[in-house]
Amino acid sequence: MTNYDTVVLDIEGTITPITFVKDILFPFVTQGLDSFLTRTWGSEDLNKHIAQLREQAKNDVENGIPEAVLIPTDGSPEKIKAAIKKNIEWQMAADRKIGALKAFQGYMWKEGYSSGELRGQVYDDVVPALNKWRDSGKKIYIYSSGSVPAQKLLVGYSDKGNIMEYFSGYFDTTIGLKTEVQSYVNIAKDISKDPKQILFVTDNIKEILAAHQAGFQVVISDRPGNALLGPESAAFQIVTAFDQIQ
Ligand SMILES: CSCCC(=O)C(=O)COP(=O)(O)O
Ligand SMILES: [Mg+2]
Repeated sequence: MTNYDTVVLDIEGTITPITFVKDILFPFVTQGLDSFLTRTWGSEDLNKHIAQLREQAKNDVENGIPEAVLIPTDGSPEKIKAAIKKNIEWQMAADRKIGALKAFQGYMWKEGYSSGELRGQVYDDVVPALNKWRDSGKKIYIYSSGSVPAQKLLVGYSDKGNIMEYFSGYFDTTIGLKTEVQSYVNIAKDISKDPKQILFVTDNIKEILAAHQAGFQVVISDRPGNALLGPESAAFQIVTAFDQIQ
C-alpha cells in the first residue's frame, strides 16, 4: 500500500468477528422481536420503521421476489405484528443488506447496547492500527451495510471502550450498495479525496473488486470464520490482522 492518507473500514469480518453479528446481534433481534414490538407498539419511532419495511416489501413484490412478506396498513395490531415478524424473519434468514431491515435492526440494538446486554466485539489488533493511522495524520472512516446508527452503537459501546473518536465519518448503503463501483466514487467525492489516496479494507471480494475498480487501494481481511477466499482474491493483499497492513 502506498501513499494513502485515508482509510475506510468494513465492520463485519474486518474489525468485528462474523460470529458476533451472526450469533449475538442477529438472535437479539429474532428472539426479542415479539416483546420489542409489544413494548414499543404505537411509538413514533416504531411507526417510522414499519413504514420503511412496508415500502420495501411493496418494492420487493413489484420486483417479483416470491418470499416477500407484505405488511398491511389496517387490521388488528396482532395481524400487523405477525406480518412484521414474518417479514423480518425471512429477510434476516437471507441476510439481506437492505436499508429498511438494517435500520430496524439498529433500532432494536440501541436498547441492548444502552442496557449493557450488548457490547460490540472489536479485534485486539484494531485499536493499535487506528492509533498508528491517526498519529500519522490519516483520516479513518467506516463503510458497512449496517446502518450508520448501528455502526455508531457497535464502536461506541465496544469491548475496547468508546472508540468513536477515531472515526471522521460513517457510510452505509444510503451512499450505495457496497458491491457497486459508484458507491466508492460517491464516498471519495463526499470526503473530497482522490480514490487513489484511499485504502479500503473488507472481507468481501465483491466489495474489493468494486472499490478497486473505483480506484481505491484495497486489502482483504481474512479473519477466522470469514467466507473462504476464491481465486479472484489472489490479485490483492490479504491480511489476517491489521498489523500486517503497511
Ligand atoms: C454495524 S451493524 C452490524 C453488522 C451488520 O448488520 C452488517 O450487515 C455488517 O455488514 P458489513 O458491511 O460491515 O460486512
Ligand atoms: Mg464485511
